[in-house]
Amino acid sequence: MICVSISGQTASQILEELNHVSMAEIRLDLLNLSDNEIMEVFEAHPNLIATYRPGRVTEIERTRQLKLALKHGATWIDIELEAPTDWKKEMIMFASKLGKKVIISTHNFEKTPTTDELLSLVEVMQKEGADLVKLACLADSAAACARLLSLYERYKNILVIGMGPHGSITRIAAPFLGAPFTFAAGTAGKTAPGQFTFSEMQRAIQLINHGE
Ligand SMILES: O=C1C[C@@](O)(C(=O)O)C[C@@H](O)[C@@H]1O
Repeated sequence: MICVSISGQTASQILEELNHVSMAEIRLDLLNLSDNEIMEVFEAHPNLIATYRPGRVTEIERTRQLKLALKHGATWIDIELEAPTDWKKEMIMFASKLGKKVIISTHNFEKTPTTDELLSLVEVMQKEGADLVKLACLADSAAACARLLSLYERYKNILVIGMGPHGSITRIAAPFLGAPFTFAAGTAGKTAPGQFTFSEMQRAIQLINHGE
Protein backbone atom coordinates (compact mmCIF):
# COMPACT_ATOMS: atom_id res chain seq x y z
CA MET A 1 0.00 0.00 0.00
CA ILE A 2 1.16 3.54 -0.74
CA CYS A 3 0.91 6.11 2.06
CA VAL A 4 0.92 9.65 0.71
CA SER A 5 2.61 12.10 3.05
CA ILE A 6 0.57 15.29 3.07
CA SER A 7 2.06 18.72 3.78
CA GLY A 8 1.61 22.31 2.62
CA GLN A 9 -2.06 22.22 1.66
CA THR A 10 -5.33 23.71 2.79
CA ALA A 11 -7.99 21.52 4.39
CA SER A 12 -10.07 21.48 1.22
CA GLN A 13 -7.06 20.49 -0.91
CA ILE A 14 -6.31 17.69 1.55
CA LEU A 15 -9.91 16.47 1.44
CA GLU A 16 -9.71 16.38 -2.36
CA GLU A 17 -6.41 14.46 -2.32
CA LEU A 18 -7.79 11.95 0.18
CA ASN A 19 -10.43 10.94 -2.39
CA HIS A 20 -7.70 9.37 -4.50
CA VAL A 21 -5.55 7.49 -2.01
CA SER A 22 -5.96 4.44 0.19
CA MET A 23 -3.70 5.73 2.95
CA ALA A 24 -2.14 9.05 3.95
CA GLU A 25 0.06 10.60 6.58
CA ILE A 26 -1.16 14.01 7.75
CA ARG A 27 1.95 16.01 8.68
CA LEU A 28 0.28 18.36 11.16
CA ASP A 29 3.62 20.12 11.72
CA LEU A 30 3.78 21.04 8.02
CA LEU A 31 0.16 22.20 7.76
CA ASN A 32 -1.88 24.98 9.32
CA LEU A 33 -5.12 23.30 10.28
CA SER A 34 -7.65 24.62 12.79
CA ASP A 35 -9.18 22.20 15.27
CA ASN A 36 -12.32 21.95 13.13
CA GLU A 37 -10.24 21.21 10.06
CA ILE A 38 -8.26 18.52 11.91
CA MET A 39 -11.54 16.86 12.89
CA GLU A 40 -12.90 17.14 9.36
CA VAL A 41 -9.77 15.71 7.73
CA PHE A 42 -9.42 12.75 10.11
CA GLU A 43 -13.12 11.94 9.90
CA ALA A 44 -12.95 11.92 6.10
CA HIS A 45 -10.73 8.86 5.55
CA PRO A 46 -10.43 5.49 7.29
CA ASN A 47 -6.66 5.03 7.03
CA LEU A 48 -4.71 8.06 8.21
CA ILE A 49 -1.55 8.56 10.24
CA ALA A 50 -1.35 11.63 12.47
CA THR A 51 2.22 12.94 12.68
CA TYR A 52 3.31 16.10 14.48
CA ARG A 53 7.11 16.42 14.67
CA PRO A 54 8.34 18.40 17.70
CA GLY A 55 9.70 21.94 17.64
CA ARG A 56 7.01 24.05 16.02
CA VAL A 57 4.58 24.39 18.91
CA THR A 58 4.71 23.59 22.62
CA GLU A 59 4.64 19.95 23.62
CA ILE A 60 1.25 20.58 25.24
CA GLU A 61 -0.17 21.82 21.95
CA ARG A 62 1.43 19.04 19.91
CA THR A 63 0.00 16.44 22.29
CA ARG A 64 -3.43 18.07 22.17
CA GLN A 65 -3.55 18.02 18.36
CA LEU A 66 -2.34 14.41 18.14
CA LYS A 67 -5.01 13.35 20.63
CA LEU A 68 -7.65 15.34 18.73
CA ALA A 69 -6.69 13.51 15.55
CA LEU A 70 -6.94 10.13 17.31
CA LYS A 71 -10.35 10.96 18.76
CA HIS A 72 -11.58 11.96 15.33
CA GLY A 73 -10.55 8.95 13.31
CA ALA A 74 -6.78 8.69 12.91
CA THR A 75 -5.88 5.01 12.67
CA TRP A 76 -2.26 5.58 13.61
CA ILE A 77 -0.15 8.11 15.44
CA ASP A 78 3.54 8.41 14.79
CA ILE A 79 5.69 9.25 17.81
CA GLU A 80 9.43 9.74 17.95
CA LEU A 81 11.80 7.32 19.66
CA GLU A 82 13.69 10.37 20.96
CA ALA A 83 10.63 11.74 22.82
CA PRO A 84 10.52 11.48 26.63
CA THR A 85 9.58 8.00 27.87
CA ASP A 86 6.65 9.22 29.94
CA TRP A 87 5.18 11.07 26.99
CA LYS A 88 5.51 8.00 24.77
CA LYS A 89 3.78 5.89 27.43
CA GLU A 90 0.97 8.43 27.72
CA MET A 91 0.43 8.48 23.94
CA ILE A 92 0.55 4.69 23.63
CA MET A 93 -2.00 4.35 26.44
CA PHE A 94 -4.26 6.99 24.91
CA ALA A 95 -4.11 5.36 21.47
CA SER A 96 -4.65 1.84 22.74
CA LYS A 97 -7.71 2.84 24.77
CA LEU A 98 -9.22 4.05 21.50
CA GLY A 99 -8.12 0.88 19.69
CA LYS A 100 -5.63 2.85 17.57
CA LYS A 101 -2.10 1.92 16.51
CA VAL A 102 1.24 3.50 17.30
CA ILE A 103 4.24 3.91 15.05
CA ILE A 104 7.48 4.60 16.88
CA SER A 105 9.89 6.18 14.46
CA THR A 106 13.45 7.36 14.34
CA HIS A 107 15.23 9.36 11.66
CA ASN A 108 18.92 9.67 10.95
CA PHE A 109 19.48 12.41 8.37
CA GLU A 110 23.26 11.90 8.35
CA LYS A 111 23.95 8.23 7.78
CA THR A 112 22.82 4.62 7.99
CA PRO A 113 24.17 3.17 11.25
CA THR A 114 25.89 -0.21 11.48
CA THR A 115 23.83 -3.40 11.49
CA ASP A 116 24.31 -3.83 15.24
CA GLU A 117 23.11 -0.29 15.87
CA LEU A 118 20.09 -0.81 13.61
CA LEU A 119 19.19 -4.04 15.41
CA SER A 120 19.33 -2.42 18.81
CA LEU A 121 17.19 0.51 17.62
CA VAL A 122 14.51 -1.88 16.35
CA GLU A 123 14.58 -3.84 19.59
CA VAL A 124 14.21 -0.73 21.75
CA MET A 125 11.26 0.50 19.69
CA GLN A 126 9.58 -2.91 19.84
CA LYS A 127 10.07 -3.08 23.60
CA GLU A 128 8.53 0.34 24.02
CA GLY A 129 5.31 -0.99 22.52
CA ALA A 130 5.34 0.03 18.87
CA ASP A 131 2.71 -1.60 16.67
CA LEU A 132 4.99 -0.60 13.81
CA VAL A 133 8.67 0.30 14.04
CA LYS A 134 9.79 2.86 11.48
CA LEU A 135 13.42 3.53 10.75
CA ALA A 136 14.43 6.18 8.20
CA CYS A 137 18.14 6.72 7.59
CA LEU A 138 20.07 8.62 4.98
CA ALA A 139 21.44 5.91 2.68
CA ASP A 140 24.53 7.02 0.78
CA SER A 141 25.48 3.71 -0.83
CA ALA A 142 24.22 0.36 -2.07
CA ALA A 143 25.72 -1.21 1.06
CA ALA A 144 23.62 1.05 3.28
CA CYS A 145 20.46 -0.01 1.37
CA ALA A 146 21.36 -3.69 1.70
CA ARG A 147 21.96 -3.22 5.42
CA LEU A 148 18.58 -1.55 5.87
CA LEU A 149 16.71 -4.10 3.79
CA SER A 150 18.32 -7.01 5.66
CA LEU A 151 16.20 -6.06 8.68
CA TYR A 152 13.13 -7.45 6.94
CA GLU A 153 14.54 -10.95 7.28
CA ARG A 154 14.55 -10.66 11.07
CA TYR A 155 11.53 -8.61 11.97
CA LYS A 156 7.83 -8.27 11.28
CA ASN A 157 5.96 -4.99 11.68
CA ILE A 158 8.78 -2.78 10.56
CA LEU A 159 9.15 -0.15 7.87
CA VAL A 160 12.71 0.65 6.87
CA ILE A 161 13.43 3.62 4.65
CA GLY A 162 16.67 4.71 3.02
CA MET A 163 16.37 8.47 2.54
CA GLY A 164 18.11 10.43 -0.22
CA PRO A 165 18.64 9.54 -3.90
CA HIS A 166 20.60 6.36 -3.13
CA GLY A 167 17.82 5.05 -0.90
CA SER A 168 15.07 4.92 -3.55
CA ILE A 169 15.31 1.16 -3.95
CA THR A 170 14.36 0.70 -0.29
CA ARG A 171 11.17 2.71 -0.79
CA ILE A 172 10.09 0.50 -3.68
CA ALA A 173 11.22 -2.75 -2.07
CA ALA A 174 9.57 -2.08 1.32
CA PRO A 175 6.05 -3.37 0.59
CA PHE A 176 7.44 -6.42 -1.21
CA LEU A 177 9.63 -7.38 1.75
CA GLY A 178 6.98 -7.12 4.45
CA ALA A 179 6.40 -3.44 5.26
CA PRO A 180 2.69 -2.64 5.55
CA PHE A 181 3.09 0.43 3.33
CA THR A 182 5.62 2.76 1.74
CA PHE A 183 5.63 6.56 1.64
CA ALA A 184 5.18 8.77 -1.42
CA ALA A 185 5.08 12.55 -1.72
CA GLY A 186 1.75 14.36 -1.65
CA THR A 187 0.84 16.86 -4.35
CA ALA A 188 2.44 19.77 -2.44
CA GLY A 189 5.83 18.05 -2.46
CA LYS A 190 8.18 15.72 -0.62
CA THR A 191 8.30 15.47 3.15
CA ALA A 192 11.63 13.62 3.05
CA PRO A 193 14.52 13.35 0.59
CA GLY A 194 14.16 10.67 -2.05
CA GLN A 195 10.38 10.27 -1.91
CA PHE A 196 8.74 9.41 -5.22
CA THR A 197 5.48 10.99 -6.30
CA PHE A 198 2.37 8.87 -5.84
CA SER A 199 2.14 8.06 -9.55
CA GLU A 200 5.83 7.15 -9.81
CA MET A 201 5.46 4.80 -6.86
CA GLN A 202 2.27 3.31 -8.31
CA ARG A 203 4.08 2.63 -11.58
CA ALA A 204 7.10 1.07 -9.85
CA ILE A 205 4.85 -1.25 -7.85
CA GLN A 206 2.87 -2.19 -10.96
CA LEU A 207 6.08 -3.00 -12.85
CA ILE A 208 7.20 -5.37 -10.13
CA ASN A 209 3.77 -6.94 -9.64
CA HIS A 210 3.32 -7.62 -13.32
CA GLY A 211 6.94 -8.40 -14.10
CA GLU A 212 6.78 -5.98 -17.03
O1 LIG B 1 8.93 8.98 8.96
C1 LIG B 1 8.48 9.23 7.86
C2 LIG B 1 9.10 8.74 6.66
C3 LIG B 1 9.64 9.88 5.85
O2 LIG B 1 10.71 10.46 6.56
C4 LIG B 1 10.21 9.35 4.52
O3 LIG B 1 11.41 9.23 4.44
O4 LIG B 1 9.42 9.06 3.61
C5 LIG B 1 8.53 10.89 5.61
C6 LIG B 1 7.90 11.37 6.91
O5 LIG B 1 6.84 12.26 6.63
C7 LIG B 1 7.38 10.20 7.68
O6 LIG B 1 6.87 10.62 8.91
